[in-house]
Amino acid sequence: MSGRRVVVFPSAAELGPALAHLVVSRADKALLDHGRFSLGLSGGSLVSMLSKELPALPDLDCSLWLAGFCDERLVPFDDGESTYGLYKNQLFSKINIPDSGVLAIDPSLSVQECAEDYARKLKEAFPKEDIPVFDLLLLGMGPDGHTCSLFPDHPLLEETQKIVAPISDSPKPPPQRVTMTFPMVNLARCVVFVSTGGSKAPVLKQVLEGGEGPALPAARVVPSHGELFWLIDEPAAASLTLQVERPGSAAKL
Ligand SMILES: O=C(O)[C@H](O)[C@@H](O)[C@H](O)[C@H](O)COP(=O)(O)O
Repeated sequence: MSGRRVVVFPSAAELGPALAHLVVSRADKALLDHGRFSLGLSGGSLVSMLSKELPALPDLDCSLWLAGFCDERLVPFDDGESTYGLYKNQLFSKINIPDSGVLAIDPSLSVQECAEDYARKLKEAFPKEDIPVFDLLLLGMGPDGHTCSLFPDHPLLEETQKIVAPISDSPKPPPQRVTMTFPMVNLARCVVFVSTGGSKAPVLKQVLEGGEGPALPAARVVPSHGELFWLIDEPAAASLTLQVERPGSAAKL
């Protein structure tokens, strides 16, 4: 890992543009290095933040982007719970990412088959790699410390073989989901968590500064060779005592 950076913004409104710049800077780098930018998306507040900030950037060109999903809920695309459905309506419709540049699950399959099918699609999209190496993964964290659909104390935390796993007992509904596993997440070239709001303050303290008991899922995201950012706002940072960066509103990371 090249060192974890915890970056605190006055509010989510100021964090959003910095996130967009970070996405574009890693996209530019990836396009120069290997002619494509692979981006893993998550649900939660990231959907509206990215959908507001990315289309507002001048000259954004997503024609060589490959967007996948760090996890996805096994519901039809037109269900309000579908992460793909939300991004399709709110983001993909406003940027020039081609349909072939979006890797989605097949929600008509059983959860087991869906995970296998999504893993196969990912491997086909990254033919040179045993385990797909994403240029950038964007992650959220629940108040219980989960990230992707990797929940505290769940056996999936110990998965070492599969790159994508099914889960049918998610403590957060809907219960059936597919999720990237740690072996894939931790190979990414850059991982960015976005976490805002005072309700995240206690769990952020535990994840970033440690605490009693086993490490929470979000704390187990430690890219083996890549960058790790935590972009948070002041309310979420309220309980932290570790050293953080406070770059101001026009931050370029
Ligand atoms: O799959 C889900 O049920 C949600 O997407 C969830 O995992 C969310 O990403 C986190 O709870 C962070 O949520 P916020 O972005 O709203 O903090």
